[in-house]
Amino acid sequence: MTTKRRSAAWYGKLDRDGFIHRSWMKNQGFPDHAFDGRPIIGICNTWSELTPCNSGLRDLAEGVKRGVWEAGGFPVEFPVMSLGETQMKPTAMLFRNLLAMDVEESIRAYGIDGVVLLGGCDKTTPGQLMGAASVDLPSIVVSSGPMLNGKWQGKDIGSGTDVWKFSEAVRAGEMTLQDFMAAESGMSRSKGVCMTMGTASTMASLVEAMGMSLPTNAALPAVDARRMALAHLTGKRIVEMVDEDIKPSDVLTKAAFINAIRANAAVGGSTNAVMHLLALAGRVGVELTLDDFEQGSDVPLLVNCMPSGDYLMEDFCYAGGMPVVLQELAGQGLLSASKTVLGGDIAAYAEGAECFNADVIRSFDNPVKPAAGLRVLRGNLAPLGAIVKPSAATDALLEHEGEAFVFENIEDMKANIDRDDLPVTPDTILVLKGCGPKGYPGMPEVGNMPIPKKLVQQGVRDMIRISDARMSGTAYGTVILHVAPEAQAGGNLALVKTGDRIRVSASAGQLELLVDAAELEARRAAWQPDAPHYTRGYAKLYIDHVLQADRGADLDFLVGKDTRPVTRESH
Ligand SMILES: CC[C@@](C)(O)[C@@H](O)C(=O)O
Repeated sequence: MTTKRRSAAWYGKLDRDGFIHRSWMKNQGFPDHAFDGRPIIGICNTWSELTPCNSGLRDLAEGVKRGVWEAGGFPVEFPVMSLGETQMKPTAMLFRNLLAMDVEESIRAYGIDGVVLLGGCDKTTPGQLMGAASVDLPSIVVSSGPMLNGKWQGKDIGSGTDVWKFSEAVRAGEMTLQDFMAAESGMSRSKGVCMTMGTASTMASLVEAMGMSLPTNAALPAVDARRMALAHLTGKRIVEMVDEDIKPSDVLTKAAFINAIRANAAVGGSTNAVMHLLALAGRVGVELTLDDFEQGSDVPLLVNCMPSGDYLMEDFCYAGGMPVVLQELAGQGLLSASKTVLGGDIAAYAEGAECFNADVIRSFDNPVKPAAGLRVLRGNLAPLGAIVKPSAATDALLEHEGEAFVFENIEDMKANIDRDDLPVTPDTILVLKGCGPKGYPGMPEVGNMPIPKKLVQQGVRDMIRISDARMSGTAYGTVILHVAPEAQAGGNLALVKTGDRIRVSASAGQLELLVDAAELEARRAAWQPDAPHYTRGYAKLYIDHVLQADRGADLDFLVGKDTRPVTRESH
């Protein structure tokens, strides 16, 4: 038996401790040679029936196991907390850091040499990566993959994006409730994640752009047999990665993050990527700030997928997927050298890529939209920053000054948004407070609040909305998000009153509350935070320790990593 591997400190020992570790594992029928010093590969699975996006991961785990055995490793699958974005209240984001803790401590405590991360639904991908990065064992991702395109009444419909459209149509009286309900089953026709470029497919795309998965991982549909083959190949590869000692810290370099930021612009990716990339960078020790996201601002929108475009992930896959996008970026000198899980440079992911549908994946000469990357806004309303996604916004509203109409919290908004006498016009700026990391808590996807009913009925489909919340990656509109500091932390957002004027300029990166400093001071003196919504348990820990949006809302004590071996035995 070799004593070189990490797992040898569990399974390579000839004493009582080694007996205990091996013997109890043998109750599953593993033969002696499984413990002969071969790499032990953890398969960290977020499968759950309460996470519909990840319901195919049991099958994919079997694919990974085939590959691990074939390459001479020993695969062991283990569960971690699963986060079903569409099912959890108050928001899955409250639990991303808890999943990251679960992943980190599981990897550290068990005798494994490398890990395959099986995730898909929005928060599972970053939660797993954050946890794995804080232990820094060789790690690689296999994603769930998107659902097949939604189909209803002869048309393609997209996860999330068409939910927002249909629900506004119902409120406007343009769609019956019966049709609305009938669209449900047409939208979600197979296992997999949202088949729009929502957060799940965004994160899978960025994982590929950072070189943390094999090429083509992002777009292959969940039920495409080639995803099973990719899982098999990933199982083979992780065994080699252990021998080559390729760790997350080797792959997740500053250059990889910048590549991800540019790729996010090119795919029209989710605003949530900002939160997750910032938090992940904090784990690996890469200095990444909101300002770095400006490096994507001038990148055009190349992928014509909802919510910023017309097509869906199946179309993106058949058009060539992420390798084509990376090739386009490389052609413009926008793909910086960075090592991947394959050991070579990220440029290798783009080599030989062919575009099979030039309307779905555009070239730099013919983009869907120019300069589509996220814009960072700052000013007295967001000294630590806020963001807006121009590719999903209305151009005219990106430069706007208007009067605020304020909702003090989510209950206030839900109770009043449909009032016939709501004093708002299409020029009003809707402001929602109390939806940040500490305030809600967990920073839910409510920033794309509905357009007031009386305006929807007049045909209005977009207005400026400002909050400390996030929004779904499938959502669209001129929605200013992630205002930091949040209202509950005493940011100036807490001091905005209905009737105040606000200036927004995406081109100048500006978000100003046009109220003079003395008046703001007087309001601050009279301001009190709300009583916290939770006073015990994990939610209290979260509220007490969560960082603001500009730091990715990680918990303060989880930033960084601890790669020391665990030396003490359990018995
Ligand atoms: C409803 C849409 C979701 C669940 O995908 C969303 O979380 C997203 O950001 O994409």
